[in-house]
Amino acid sequence: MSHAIETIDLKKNYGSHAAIRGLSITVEPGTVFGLIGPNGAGKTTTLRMLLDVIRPSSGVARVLGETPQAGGPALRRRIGFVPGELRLEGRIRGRALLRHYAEISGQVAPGAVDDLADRLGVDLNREVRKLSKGNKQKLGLIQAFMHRPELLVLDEPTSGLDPLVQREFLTMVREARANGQTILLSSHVLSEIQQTADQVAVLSDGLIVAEGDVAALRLGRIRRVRASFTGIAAAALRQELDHLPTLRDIDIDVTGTEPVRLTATIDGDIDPLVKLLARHSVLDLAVEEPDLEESVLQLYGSSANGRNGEVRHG
Ligand SMILES: Nc1ncnc2c1ncn2[C@@H]1O[C@H](COP(=O)(O)OP(=O)(O)OP(=O)(O)O)[C@@H](O)[C@H]1O
Repeated sequence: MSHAIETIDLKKNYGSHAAIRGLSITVEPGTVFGLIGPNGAGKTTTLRMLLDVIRPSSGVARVLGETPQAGGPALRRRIGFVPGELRLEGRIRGRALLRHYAEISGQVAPGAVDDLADRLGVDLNREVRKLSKGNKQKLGLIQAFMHRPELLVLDEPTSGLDPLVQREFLTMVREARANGQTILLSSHVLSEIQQTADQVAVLSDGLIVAEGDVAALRLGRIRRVRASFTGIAAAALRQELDHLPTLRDIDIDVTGTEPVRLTATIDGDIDPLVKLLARHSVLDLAVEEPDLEESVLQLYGSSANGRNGEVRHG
């Protein structure tokens, strides 16, 4: 088997709407591949085609060497899947639900389910319908990971999870890769992809607008900064900041009272700003990633545009 996943010019139309407009990707065995894109870009549609939940309108998909249509249940057992919209049987305890999944997915090592439940922090003795959204999502993760499948296909897997559990999940992804498993991870959270993925494809309006390793895509270079200062007048600060070529959308609160508040966008190297800030009395500082849609539009604006000149929203 050469590639874990390969798609060639894959297309999917919903009626007259072209949701995927020619997708060609390859995912190598033992790697983490991140599929990112704004709402409605086509991530879920892509993953569903790979699992044969829906059929492509045209093009080819091969998953673990087989087409999803021909692979059937035997191929499905080699894959752990977390769907974007998880629907679980409710009138059953978590443990029984997972036992039922194990009958379908095949052998689960003794203790594997309890180990995963401990790590993610979910009570398997509660009825599924009584669990919170995040705790249901944990059951979704357990059923995908528990049989150590060759391939994990995870659609927005951390949705509803609190930050500590998200961190544990990222550790699980890294362990799976170390274990030789392949992971296809869809997300609209850039940091999640940055922390785990070897390769990334940016999907926008049904097309890949950028592909490569995380660093090469430069998505992380756009950040929002918020800071407040004492001991400097707004006008003086403005003058200093105007000299920084990496800073734009500069907004300084000029009410004349302290503290002076700044918001701006950094596009590129953060170091010159940090050096400048260090010369003043900084009361507060936050550096955040903008939402993915903004990053994609700013960096790949022209090619990210849809046929109507807009990026579609889901
Ligand atoms: N069953 C359907 N019928 C018609 N259109 C659909 C259907 N499912 C998805 N679409 C459309 O296809 C496009 C891609 O949707 P998809 O759910 O794959 O995007 P996504 O990238 O997963 O978005 P999100 O991040 O919001 O989950 C959107 O324009 C969506 O409205």
